[in-house]
Order: sequence, then C-alpha cells, then structure tokens
Amino acid sequence: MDSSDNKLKKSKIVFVVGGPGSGKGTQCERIVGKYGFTHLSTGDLLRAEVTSGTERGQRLNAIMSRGELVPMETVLQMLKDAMLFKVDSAKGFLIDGYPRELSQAEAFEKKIAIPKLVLYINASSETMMERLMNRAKTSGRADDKAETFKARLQTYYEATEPVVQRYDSKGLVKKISAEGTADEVFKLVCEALDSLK
Ligand SMILES: Nc1nc2c(ncn2[C@@H]2O[C@H](COP(=O)(O)OP(=O)(O)OP(=O)(O)O)[C@@H](O)[C@H]2O)c(=O)[nH]1
Ligand SMILES: O=c1ccn([C@@H]2O[C@H](COP(=O)(O)OP(=O)(O)O)[C@@H](O)[C@H]2O)c(=O)[nH]1
Ligand SMILES: [Mg+2]
Repeated sequence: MDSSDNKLKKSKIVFVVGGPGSGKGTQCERIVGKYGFTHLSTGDLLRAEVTSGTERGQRLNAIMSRGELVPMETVLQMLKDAMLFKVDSAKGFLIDGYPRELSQAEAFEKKIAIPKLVLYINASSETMMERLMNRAKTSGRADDKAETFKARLQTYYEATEPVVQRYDSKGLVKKISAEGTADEVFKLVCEALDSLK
C-alpha cells in the first residue's frame, strides 16, 4: 500500500508565488473553479491559527503584524498536515504564497516533493500597494496597512525573489504579468497550466 508520504511525492504541486497583493489568492480561486485543484494558502493557514486565539496564534500574530516571516518549521508542518488531510481527494495542489525563502523551498523539496510548476504572479510595487490599500477597506487583515506593506514588500524582494530565480534556473517558472484585470491575468494563468500535463 502506498504511504501518505509517497502519495504526496507523486501529487501534482503548483507553487503560486508573487508579492503582497499581486493577486495570488484571486487567481487561485479561479483555478480551483476551472481545474479543481486543492488550494492551500500558507497565509490563510497562519491566520486561522491566529484566529483560534492560542498562545501560538498570538506569537504568530506579532510576527505577521511586523511583516516578517514565521519560522519555516512552523509553516512547513502546518502545510504538510493540510496536504495530508486532502491527499486522497486532491487532483493537484495549489500552494499559494509559499515558499517565501530559499530555505523553505529546500525543506519542502526534501520533506514533501518537487513542484511541477511555479506560477510567478508579477505586478509592480505601485500596483500591489494600490490593490492592498483597496482591500484594506474590507479585509480586516491586521497587516493591510501602509507601514506593514512596506515591510512585507521588503521581505518579499529580499527573501522570496531568490526562490523564483532558483526555480527559473530549473526551467519550472511561468512568469505571469498581473497588471491587467483579473480576467486578463486568468487567461495567461490558464495558458501556463494547460502546458502542464
Ligand atoms: N485590477 C486587478 N485587481 C486585482 C487582480 N487580482 C487581485 N486584485 C485585487 O487586488 C487585491 C489583492 O488580491 P489578492 O488576491 O488578495 O492578493 P494576494 O496576492 O493573495 O495578496 P496576499 O494575500 O496579501 O498575499 C484584491 O482586493 C483584489 O480584488 C487583478 O488581476 N487585477
Ligand atoms: O509561508 C508563509 C506565509 C505567510 N507568512 C506570514 O503571513 C503574512 C501574510 O501572508 P500572505 O501570503 O497572506 O500575504 P502577503 O504578505 O503575500 O500579502 C506574511 O507577511 C508573513 O508574515 C509567513 O511567515 N510564511
Ligand atoms: Mg492571499
């Protein structure tokens, strides 16, 4: 019988990477609708832990409100648990907002699997700022404010962009221009996913 770890290793995994507010969550929702993938956002998993009000949640909240990264062991364990929970029903996994740093990418490959594709959702910092300030009106997210945005952006350029370079050198990256409307961006996303068989 196949062990759960083996099933994870064989599953279709797509990383969705991009700056804060680039539109990762929006595109993932559409991909789920069309392709039936299982969507897991590490940011959402962390926020669920914060909402649960545990002591661990309070520690996470402090880190996230500063726009910094939560220790990678914490995030990887949460992500792996969530993947194992779904592995029997998932047609594939969309991992949204992860990996955030090179060491996370390496740990994921070692403990879970190598992704089949990295969707790189790319927008200018001005566009991302504008989208987030808009979202802030309704999101209730503690980190949707101008000061935290700057820190998140800096963390993104310093820690996350090297992840894109790593996978680009392996030929796994599809770079998607995310400046247009969500519909326009989704067309490009579909082209990238359809090239994956
Ligand atoms: N014009 C336009 N707006 C978009 C697009 N995608 C998302 N938005 C808007 O931009 C905001 C951020 O989108 P999200 O999908 O939450 O972005 P995200 O990358 O998941 O952001 P984080 O969760 O902060 O990482 C939302 O208010 C969306 O409505 C797009 O393709 N075009
Ligand atoms: O793998 C992850 C994902 C998220 N975060 C934290 O959660 C916050 C929100 O992440 P999300 O992906 O929801 O939003 P983004 O920062 O991309 O706008 C980040 O700023 C980080 O503090 C983290 O530490 N590790
Ligand atoms: Mg998101």
